[in-house]
Amino acid sequence: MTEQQRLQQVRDRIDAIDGELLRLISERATCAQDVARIKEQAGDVAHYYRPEREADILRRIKARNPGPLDGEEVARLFREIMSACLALERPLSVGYLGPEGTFTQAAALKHFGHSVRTQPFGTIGDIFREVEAGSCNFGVVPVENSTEGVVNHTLDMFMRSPLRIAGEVTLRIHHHLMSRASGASTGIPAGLQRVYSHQQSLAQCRGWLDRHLPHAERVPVGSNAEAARLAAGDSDSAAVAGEAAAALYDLDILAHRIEDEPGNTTRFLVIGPEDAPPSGRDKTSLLLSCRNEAGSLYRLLTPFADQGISMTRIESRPSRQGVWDYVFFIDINGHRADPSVSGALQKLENAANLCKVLGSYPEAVL
Ligand SMILES: O=C(O)C(=O)C[C@]1(C(=O)O)C=C[C@@H](O)C=C1
Repeated sequence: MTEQQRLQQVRDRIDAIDGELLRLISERATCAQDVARIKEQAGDVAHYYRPEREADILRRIKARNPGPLDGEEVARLFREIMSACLALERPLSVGYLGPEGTFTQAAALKHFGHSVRTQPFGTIGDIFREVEAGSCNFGVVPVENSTEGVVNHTLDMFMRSPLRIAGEVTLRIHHHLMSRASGASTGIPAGLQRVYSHQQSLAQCRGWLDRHLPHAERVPVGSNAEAARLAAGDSDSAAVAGEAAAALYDLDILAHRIEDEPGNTTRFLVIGPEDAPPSGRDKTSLLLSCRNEAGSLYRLLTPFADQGISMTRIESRPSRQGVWDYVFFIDINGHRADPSVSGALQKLENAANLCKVLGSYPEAVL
């Protein structure tokens, strides 16, 4: 057999497999329509989106993956299939910190897949308000970065918002230096006067900028996408932003992955009217406050230690209600419906001034 004939043989096989995949995906989509009808008949129209079920499916796919494709890769494919199936049941709208091309949009699409409708908003406060008003089903907001720490505005919003946390997304953040497309070969032009970016991104690339662009002015703006938009209008300027922003504003990437920390990761939260039922591997976020007296934080944390619950994060913020009053944002492993977690929460009621469960939700799968 010639090389050409062998190639044709494998391609015929691929065509047959694609036909089979198409039939199976269509059959799956028909099942999703059946699920939607059952939910409608049960009057359960608020629950087309089931985060715990999605997490369970994606975990199973990763665990069963025979290769050669990587587990993350296969899960991403199934993420998109489920996203399309859900859109058949009911298209979801998801608010994010805009404009288009931000890392928050990338996080929203990573979590929900590309069949949701993403809606940009100007501030974190606007996202909370729009989801509270019901004009978006869910919102995605940044909460912490591995290099720069916590996003205080998001934590502060939880103090007064009735919204719950329904999920988390982690995103590896790669920053690139970009400027107006010149068509010329890459390299950093000597005459660059300004670098626009979000405050946090400038901080995450501080070392690189000190070394390579010590004389360029660093101009903090509202978002990385806004930085890219500004750089697109001015050939003396560059932006530090992600790949999506470069594509959106037709910018050339002059230097790739300029973040100082190679493991730079941002964690985002999915906010909505409800949290999620148990998925088997969950986290719970709490807002706690205690009296300002000796041993009160110790007493606050004792119920978790007693129940053998591990804490994955603790942040303190001024409560804004008294000069020395602080609130604590705490993440623990487990779901509020787990006996150990609900036992700890009951004990906390006595120890804490305030104990608000912000939500239980599946640990990020992708
Ligand atoms: O199982 C459900 O409740 C469905 O709606 C089906 C399905 C899926 O495609 O598997 C779709 C959307 C939900 O978020 C979870 C799962």
